[in-house]
Amino acid sequence: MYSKLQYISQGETIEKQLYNIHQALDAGCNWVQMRFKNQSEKDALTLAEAVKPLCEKYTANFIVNDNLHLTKEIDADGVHLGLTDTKIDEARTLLGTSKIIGGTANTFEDIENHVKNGCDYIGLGPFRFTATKEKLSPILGLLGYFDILQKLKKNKIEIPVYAIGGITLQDVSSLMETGIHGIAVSGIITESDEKEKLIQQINEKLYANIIV
Ligand SMILES: Cc1ncc(COP(=O)(O)OP(=O)(O)O)c(N)n1
Ligand SMILES: Cc1ncsc1CCOP(=O)(O)O
Ligand SMILES: [Mg+2]
Repeated sequence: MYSKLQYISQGETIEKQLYNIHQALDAGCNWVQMRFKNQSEKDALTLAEAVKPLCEKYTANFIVNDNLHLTKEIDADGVHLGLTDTKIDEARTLLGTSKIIGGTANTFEDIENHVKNGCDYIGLGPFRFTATKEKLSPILGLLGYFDILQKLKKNKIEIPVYAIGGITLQDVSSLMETGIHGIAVSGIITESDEKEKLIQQINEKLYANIIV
């Protein structure tokens, strides 16, 4: 089963990205999505080639945002694709069944389609406004998550759903009560001065109802 916390990387340069990813791994993250927008293919490849062994060292999952061909080229653990990115079924054909494919959703219907097309997990959002991403889909809020997760249950659709968008530590418990599997975050981890403590607190809330 996938970890309940995914760190989505930030940074305008290769160096800043690597620094942020390294810090997140050091602080206890074991799932990284490399999100390096509007960069040359060369720079994206350079970063990915550095992030891959780093994630291996920390036994963390490493997935790539948007770029299916880079995912294949560097043999990453998977890819995250948005509603206007490469289609999930196309990605599955190229990557095969062993790789993780995540898909963005804003509605129940988006999730239904992703499941039909062979998606492994869903990034459902945005939860609230965030400056991390431009051109946000409609904000879901807590009620939006309740509604969509109820519909999934009623229709017996089972897939790990991650909430995303402007999530803070204080949101985690109430979001988990909606039935989501976990959360995907950027800003709170990148900007924290006490990353290890924060990640521990987030994980306590994410895993509060798990009996080991
Ligand atoms: C886990 C997760 N969920 C949603 C997204 C957003 O993907 P997308 O809509 O393609 O937007 P960009 O991140 O590509 O700007 C995500 N990246 N991760
Ligand atoms: C990539 C993405 N997709 C929807 S919101 C978002 C950004 C999440 O970042 P943050 O946790 O800083 O709001
Ligand atoms: Mg995308």
